[in-house]
Amino acid sequence: MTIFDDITQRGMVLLGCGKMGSAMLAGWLAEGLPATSVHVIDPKPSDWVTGTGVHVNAALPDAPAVALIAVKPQMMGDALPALQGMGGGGTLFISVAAGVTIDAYERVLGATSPIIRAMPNTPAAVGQGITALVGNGASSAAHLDGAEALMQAVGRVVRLETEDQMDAVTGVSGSGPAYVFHLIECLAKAGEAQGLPADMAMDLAKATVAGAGALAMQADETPAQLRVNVTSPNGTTQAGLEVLMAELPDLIARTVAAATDRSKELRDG
Ligand SMILES: NC(=O)C1=CN([C@@H]2O[C@H](COP(=O)(O)OP(=O)(O)OC[C@H]3O[C@@H](n4cnc5c(N)ncnc54)[C@H](OP(=O)(O)O)[C@@H]3O)[C@@H](O)[C@H]2O)C=CC1
Ligand SMILES: O=C(O)[C@@H]1CCC=N1
Repeated sequence: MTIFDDITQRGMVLLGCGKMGSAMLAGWLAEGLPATSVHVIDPKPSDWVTGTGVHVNAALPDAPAVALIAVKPQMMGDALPALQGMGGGGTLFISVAAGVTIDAYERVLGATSPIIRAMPNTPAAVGQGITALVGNGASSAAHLDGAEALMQAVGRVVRLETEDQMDAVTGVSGSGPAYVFHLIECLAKAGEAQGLPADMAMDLAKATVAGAGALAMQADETPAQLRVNVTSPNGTTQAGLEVLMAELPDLIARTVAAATDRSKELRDG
């Protein structure tokens, strides 16, 4: 039985359905997960969530196949007790919260419950996410396979060797879409400054980032070689890169370090 069959039969509880919960839900519904198998708990569900046909703040199944935790780390203490007592029926707990450790979940849900930490990202909404996974001692290979299948429905999945790696993953791919969106904003603004109409500059910026991303994923060449392929000797790209490469490596290193450090600070509240 696949995890989707199991969810269709026994249900999934989604604790917190804001930006990340909705991104994943959108991806799963697009993949054919029946809305009626999903039970959302959220104090202020969006119109989009209520419009999907999922159960919202209604009675929960006793033993759902999956309970997925997508509240902010700061709300975890208030939110998590809603799932206490679900562990007996073989429910797989998956949390996407930054910083909150497996140990903290075990204290509330029990160390014999299978608990998997996942760090997805919002491109999951269009099936282009990437998620890192790591499980607790009670998570079997089948639990990890189930979590992987669930997250693969909304993108790619990598498995971590140790939970410690989760902070760096959060700094790179969890937060990473925001860095890329800011790059798009900056590229568009720069195009405007060079005389392009705002709409056209934004179209060019978005298509360039999307196209470069797709090429980086599909090409046999490394991103470094793809960069060289754009750069004619003494041409326009070289002139631009001379400015960018003087600043960007250090800036990105500091950006990822700050996000990783913040993930470490969020540990256990
Ligand atoms: N956004 C992202 O790109 C990513 C986020 N994450 C993680 O996902 C989690 C959620 O983040 P994000 O979706 O951005 O945050 P949001 O604030 O958008 O979503 C959290 C949702 O949980 C709701 N909530 C608050 N208290 C409770 C409660 N007691 N019970 C149930 N629901 C509650 C919030 O309602 P209200 O707004 O009314 O408080 C909100 O709708 C975080 O832990 C974050 O670290 C992980 C990867 C990427
Ligand atoms: O900003 C945050 O804390 C969350 C975790 C990764 C992306 N968003």
